[in-house]
Amino acid sequence: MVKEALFGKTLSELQELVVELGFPKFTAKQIADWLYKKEVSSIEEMTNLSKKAREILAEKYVFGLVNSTKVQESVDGTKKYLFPTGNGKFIETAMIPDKDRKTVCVSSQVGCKMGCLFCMTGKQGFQGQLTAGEIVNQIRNIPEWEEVSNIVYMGMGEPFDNLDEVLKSTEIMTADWGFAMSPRRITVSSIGIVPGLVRFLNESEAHLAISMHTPFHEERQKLMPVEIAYPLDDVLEEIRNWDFGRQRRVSFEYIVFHGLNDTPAHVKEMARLLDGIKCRINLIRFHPIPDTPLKGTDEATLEQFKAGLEAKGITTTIRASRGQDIYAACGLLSTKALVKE
Ligand SMILES: C[S@@+](CC[C@H](N)C(=O)[O-])C[C@H]1O[C@@H](n2cnc3c(N)ncnc32)[C@H](O)[C@@H]1O
Ligand code: SF4
Repeated sequence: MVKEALFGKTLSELQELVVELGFPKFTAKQIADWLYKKEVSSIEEMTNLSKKAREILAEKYVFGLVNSTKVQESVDGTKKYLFPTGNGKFIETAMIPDKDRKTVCVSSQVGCKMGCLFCMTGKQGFQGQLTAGEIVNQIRNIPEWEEVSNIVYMGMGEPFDNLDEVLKSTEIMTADWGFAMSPRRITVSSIGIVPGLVRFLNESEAHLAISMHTPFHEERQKLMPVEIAYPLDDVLEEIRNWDFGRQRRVSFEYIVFHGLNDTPAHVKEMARLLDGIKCRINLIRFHPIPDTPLKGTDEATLEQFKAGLEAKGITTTIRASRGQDIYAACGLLSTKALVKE
């Protein structure tokens, strides 16, 4: 019998579990403490539980941390970790150090169904969902874990296509009984699956990043098939109607492709679409992938594009490309390449 992991369970799931096992209710909180607040990795080490209770627990469950099987380090200090998953596949996680910050870029799925033309994970296709435990493990089980300052869901997969587990993972990171991190240190990036977006806005307090890449419907359909089912207009309507308050941020990711989406017409249309939405735009340099005619824009056009958006009053940044030499940059994560290697 394959034993179930405790790591990745929320407090309410642990409360159900202890009732089933006939333990006192307060045991759930004790187990949560061992899972999320202490540096232990086995049920045996949960020493404020009776020996008998630990034995009963260990009959059906394991602690559930999973070690990475490979690490690569970039010349710029970015690291890429490879973790095996429960369904016999692998996922990748990037750790990006920057001055006093350490940002972890987590995967939310193995591969991805969404088929965006420019993305390596998209090319790999969908290979399975991750559990909340497998998502949180990517933070808790790297050597830098205690110094992690920010978490971005920008690794493999589309978070809103695995929303139950993603929401559980953010609950574990932010709850008092969990890592007790501020939700303002977490950003979930999505291409904008509208029903998932609505649920995410209601059920999480984390920042939102939407991958836009072009403001034009026909052009976006060609780059991102999701535009057919969930057009950007509908995504923006939901965002416009949501009160983000002062603390919660929405940003838009925009890969700038040469001769495709880097013109003044794009700037103008973006300004029109984003009118009334308090947001920022992150311009991303395209990280080339095999077998694609797409090319990144040149640096001068990138700067002009940024200046054009700023002239329209939109706060715009150009994201630094990190970890490209080890394929740890945005959109380059793919275990297929790694296994081949
Ligand atoms: C890999 S996705 C994961 C999160 C989510 N599925 C999304 O698309 O927003 C994270 C970010 O990487 C970007 N990205 C994908 N492929 C890229 C590439 N080849 N070069 C640069 N950025 C890329 C995506 O557009 C997105 O903004
Ligand atoms: S960009 Fe995001 S949604 Fe599109 S294929 Fe890649 S991971 Fe999936």
